[in-house]
Amino acid sequence: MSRKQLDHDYNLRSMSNLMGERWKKVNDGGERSLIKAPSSASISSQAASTSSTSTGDLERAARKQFQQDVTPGFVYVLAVFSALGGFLFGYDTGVISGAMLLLKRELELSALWQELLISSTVAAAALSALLGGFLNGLFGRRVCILLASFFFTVGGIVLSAAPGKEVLLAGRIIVGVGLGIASMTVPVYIAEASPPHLRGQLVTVNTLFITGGQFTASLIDGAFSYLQRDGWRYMLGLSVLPAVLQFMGFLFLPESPRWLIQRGLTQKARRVLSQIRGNQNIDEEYDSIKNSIEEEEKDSGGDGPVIWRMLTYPPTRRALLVGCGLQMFQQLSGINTVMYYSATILQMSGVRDDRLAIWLAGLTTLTNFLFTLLGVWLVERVGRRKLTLGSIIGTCLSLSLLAVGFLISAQHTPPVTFHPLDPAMANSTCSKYQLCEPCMLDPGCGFCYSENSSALLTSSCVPVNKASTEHAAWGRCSNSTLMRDHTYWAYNYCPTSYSWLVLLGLMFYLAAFAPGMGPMPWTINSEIYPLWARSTGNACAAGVNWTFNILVSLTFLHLAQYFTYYGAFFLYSSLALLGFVFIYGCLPETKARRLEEIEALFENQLCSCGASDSDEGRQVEYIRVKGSNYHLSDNDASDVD
Ligand SMILES: O[C@H]1[C@H](O)[C@@H](O)[C@H](O)[C@@H](O)[C@H]1O
Repeated sequence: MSRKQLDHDYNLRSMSNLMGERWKKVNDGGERSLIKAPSSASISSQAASTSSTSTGDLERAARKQFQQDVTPGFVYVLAVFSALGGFLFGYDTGVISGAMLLLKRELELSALWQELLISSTVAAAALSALLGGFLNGLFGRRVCILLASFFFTVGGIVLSAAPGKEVLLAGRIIVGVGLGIASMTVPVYIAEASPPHLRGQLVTVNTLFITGGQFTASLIDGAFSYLQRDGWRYMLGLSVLPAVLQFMGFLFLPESPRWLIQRGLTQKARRVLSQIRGNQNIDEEYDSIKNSIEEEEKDSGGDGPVIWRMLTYPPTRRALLVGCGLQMFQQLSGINTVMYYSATILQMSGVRDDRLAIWLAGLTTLTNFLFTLLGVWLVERVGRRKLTLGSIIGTCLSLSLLAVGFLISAQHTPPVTFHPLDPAMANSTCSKYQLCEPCMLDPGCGFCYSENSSALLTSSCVPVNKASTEHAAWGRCSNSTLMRDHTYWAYNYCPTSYSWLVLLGLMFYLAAFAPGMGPMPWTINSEIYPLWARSTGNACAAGVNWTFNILVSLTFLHLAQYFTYYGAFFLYSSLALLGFVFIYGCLPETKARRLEEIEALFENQLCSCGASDSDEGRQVEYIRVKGSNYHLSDNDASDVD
């Protein structure tokens, strides 16, 4: 017998040794399941009495073998092709800011049209995410992903060929429809195909791709900003490439086995399970899915639309509340405002060149991406709950730091020293401001100043050019030639020497938000609902995400106008604190549990989840024995002997 086979076929003696060790806490992501939690005293005494080097080695070898067996490369291929949906999500939402700089000049877009082109995609995504729940249940995950990549492709082509703003709007809406469907389907599909010990990591890869898409978009924006004519066509049209790749891939990738079993397509489901589990025995997983579907049908009770059944059945009602709450707090933490205004924040720090600001804004998206990568690494190590809690507390603190930075900058805001006469003699409100801060908070005005080394010379508050916010309506800041000789136009910001504080806040914010609050709402939503409620639950949660996304972005400027920048960021910080309380009280740990087991976590009163804090001490080892999986638990040792 070869060494490999020897490793593979564990004998019963080593099995019982392993069982002796099964309460010991292991951190390497071995598969765990639900067993009643033992007391901490019993954990330590059992662990101490049974641990030995040889069993430890065996256990490690067993786990290594097990993990090799359960994760054939195919699952990774499947996850990467699905996550292209995440890439397109990030790319299409990120690319528009750079494209808009060129578009507004070339097509002479009014502020209303700019707003329409940006928000129409998010609004369409909110609606189609809700519709996606219905489509998912009816046609399956695979068809929905195909449909989403089809919309992305058509949308990309329409955008790149658009003759005018009306067609552009149609293209942005088509892309939005794809976005909504992809955003709710992809995490579900990956979660349903992954083995439990890798599920969190693979679903989180989807958010990694979102942030990767945002980063790529900023690079493409930077590169094509040099192409003043038609540069936007390339920016918007390049998304067709990953969309076509995903479409082609999904012509060959399988449907989710869980959806197939639910639909009664059992033979097909078995085939897919064998395909994605490699040489592992699939009987146990198949039976567990099938049994849980039968159980669910009994439990969820009654007929009627799924959403009604979800709301009237306490465990799914609680799960829905947690899922939607997480998505709401993700957006209320202001991620998209921070990302969108990162260029402005950089300008505050003294970056005057527009192009340099665009490239440096790319650094923000890169930081977001890198810290999401940290999240992928952490999710199976520290678990969802701790990661989300740590992340939101950091987010809350960094938002306060940002607010303090804005507050100190506002307290040291430069005065208006020069009041030029309006050549049109029109009565502008801008002339009444005595300081830069109120002037820049008024969307109709900007701050025009000259600088000598670091001292401000003449500074004035003048109306902004209605066609382009890059210049003043009149005077020395009204065109680029006049603005030579150290004259600058600051729209939306004031020159300050405290900008480093704001920059520090921005970096700290991304480092805290990206590993947890960025990906976890998506990951957790993909696993907290029973199968019958999964697509509807994810549809609602994704709908909430998009709705709050649009709400936060549309209200930011008004918030800033009424409460100032620091007021707005203090508000976000308080909302993040509220989010912490919500997550602390209501989010149970779902790490490494089978999807079929998670429903039980929501059987208790909502907001008592924090009490049992995570799955520590509750664990079952899955060990491969002669080609089969045995599920060891306190009372099923007889199965092994
Ligand atoms: O999870 C994602 C991610 O964190 C993105 O950076 C953000 O733009 C999205 O709105 C969010 O849903």
